[in-house]
Amino acid sequence: MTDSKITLSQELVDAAKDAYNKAYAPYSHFHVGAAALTTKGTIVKGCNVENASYGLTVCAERNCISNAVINGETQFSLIVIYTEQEQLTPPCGACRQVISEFFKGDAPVVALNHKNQQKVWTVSELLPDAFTPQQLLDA
Ligand SMILES: O=c1ccn([C@H]2C[C@H](O)[C@@H](CO)O2)c(=O)[nH]1
Repeated sequence: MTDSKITLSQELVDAAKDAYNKAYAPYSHFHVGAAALTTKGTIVKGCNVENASYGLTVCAERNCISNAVINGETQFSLIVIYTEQEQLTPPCGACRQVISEFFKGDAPVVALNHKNQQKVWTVSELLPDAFTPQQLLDA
């Protein structure tokens, strides 16, 4: 984690907040919105979607990425994870793995809250020595 903050465009912050407001979280009541910037400069978003069978819940970050992939976007330069919690929300382990698939190791992952507080990590800080498509090349 670095102490330096990232200047986020209003459009990106608004997308993350909009996603947050769409979260389907009737079980945990923990709403999460994610917005990612593609390397082409477009913005994609996703919210967490829970399920009565709890284990099928999908996090905001993975829904954001899947939403982009279906629209032909697979390269990203930054992701914002927005919550309205005092404690900033880092991505869970599963999301770190999925983020590693599509983001470069030095891409910033920004946790943001309603007080405009931020925590910033790089993808490789969150998941060092990630299993990547590179490993499959020797198969
Ligand atoms: O980084 C995270 C962590 C948790 N959640 C969701 C999953 C679940 O719906 C709720 C509580 O874990 O928050 C996310 O969307 N992203």
